[in-house]
Amino acid sequence: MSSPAGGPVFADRVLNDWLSSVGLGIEYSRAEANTLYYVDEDGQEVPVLDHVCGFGSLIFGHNNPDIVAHAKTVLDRQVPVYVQLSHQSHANDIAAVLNAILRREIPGGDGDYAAIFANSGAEAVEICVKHAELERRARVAKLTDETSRNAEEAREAVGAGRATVAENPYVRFDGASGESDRLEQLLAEAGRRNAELIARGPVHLALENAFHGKLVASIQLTQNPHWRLPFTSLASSTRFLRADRPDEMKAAVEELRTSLLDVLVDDGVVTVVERDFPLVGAFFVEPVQGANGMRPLTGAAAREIRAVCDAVGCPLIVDEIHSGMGRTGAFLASSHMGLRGDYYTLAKSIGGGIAKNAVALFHRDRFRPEFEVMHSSTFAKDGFSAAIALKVLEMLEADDGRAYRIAAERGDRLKGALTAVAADFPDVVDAVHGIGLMLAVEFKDQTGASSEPLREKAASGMLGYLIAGLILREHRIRVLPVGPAGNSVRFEPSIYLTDADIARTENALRDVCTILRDQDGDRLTP
Ligand SMILES: Cc1ncc(COP(=O)(O)O)c(C/N=C/c2cc(O)cc(-c3ccccn3)n2)c1O
Repeated sequence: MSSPAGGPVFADRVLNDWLSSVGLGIEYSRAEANTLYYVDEDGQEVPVLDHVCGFGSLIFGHNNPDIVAHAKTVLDRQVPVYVQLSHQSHANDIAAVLNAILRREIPGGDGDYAAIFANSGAEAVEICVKHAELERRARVAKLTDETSRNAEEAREAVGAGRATVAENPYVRFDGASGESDRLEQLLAEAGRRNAELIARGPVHLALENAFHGKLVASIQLTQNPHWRLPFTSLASSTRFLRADRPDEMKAAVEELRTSLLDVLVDDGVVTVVERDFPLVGAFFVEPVQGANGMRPLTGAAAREIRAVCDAVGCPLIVDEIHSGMGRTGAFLASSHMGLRGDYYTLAKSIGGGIAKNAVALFHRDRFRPEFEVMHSSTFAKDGFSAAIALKVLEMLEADDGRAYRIAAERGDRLKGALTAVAADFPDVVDAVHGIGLMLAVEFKDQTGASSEPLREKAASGMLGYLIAGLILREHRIRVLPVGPAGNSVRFEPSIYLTDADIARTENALRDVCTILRDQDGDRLTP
């Protein structure tokens, strides 16, 4: 692959060659609403219906005219964009709107959330990882203060002859020269074990096939082994739990249970008490699992996850980066399944399709105010993206939430069309998943296909990409795969999706299903 000028290639050489190999190697020249455009070899502008929309970042479409006009006004007004470490009231303006929405949408929502801004979704997740660790360390400090006080009381009691040291499973008192010596041996061993436990760092919980970003801490929460495994030594580990087996969650978390040793005097006898140690730092959850094929959480899973967090005492972090901002027909997808979070993350559409923005929200009962001056970023909370975010929130909330109703209605209409195709091709399509405009079609596994090209493509995990390539090439519609096996195709357009767009989409899907039913693997080859 070389650059158009034929010169050397310094960026995306591998990526661009691979995209071309699966039929997705197109450079788009213009974008508006749900349409991308490229210029073909005859110099003609070719429209493409976009169902990817920035992986769900464009609830109001590409270059929305109202948002672009607002951006121009903001820039013409010479808004201060980068004024870090000054009063930036737009941050609280956004947080105030978000809190009003959260009070409306969170079941039993009893409070306000503090906002910390970021430049990307993954960065918002990293902020939550850091803040959760502040919370956890405070719990550890409270525990170690208590154990230190108890140790001193034991020393005093034994020293004054008011207590003796009982036999215990942690230390063999061979050769001890008296009660004080026995106590010091016990305190030394308990201190060693406790120090080892405290130094381990937290374990985080997430759901299988989770996607929470690709930065150093957030990649540990993204289960995809290809993306995560090379980097597991860089940050805390994650215990991935099955969303479809909420009944197994308690037992799985119980396996992580561990104790701090507390040496204390009980009725004149020094004994060792095991105190629950807060090893679990947080539970990260997507209300609709994007990378798992747009699978919504069930109500049972939502209730169990909340119960696990309450039992363990860790924050429940609801990651609405993909599912939030109205995409599922409500501002928060978690409102559909009654999931209440301690933290929330938002990104993607809050940037209005032209800015980069993200926000992490922390319930006031958990928020550590010192975090405001501990975490910072040059570009976060900037004046331009904040102005865009306020415009996007205004558009979402306008006319009593008309945009949410449109997202729900368009999503139902699109899901109806996809489901109709699935019903006509039960041997090819497994299911249609998702809520609102966060949908996916899951194709049956083709690794046992009679067609060798199909079998090979499916075995390589490329089936979804090759289906996307065919739909683009022959139907001028842009989709991309999703799901752990890559055999699902995502549909996450803007609310401006028309009935004609839906009809085109249904027709393209029927064409793909016919190819798969006829095992015509060669047609998928670009
Ligand atoms: C729930 C959730 N939490 C954090 C993030 C990270 O946000 P940023 O991308 O803004 O850092 C995302 C953003 N999602 C990106 C995404 C989601 C997905 O399902 C697939 C791919 C992807 C990207 C490249 C190649 C293949 N797949 N990317 C998300 O969906």
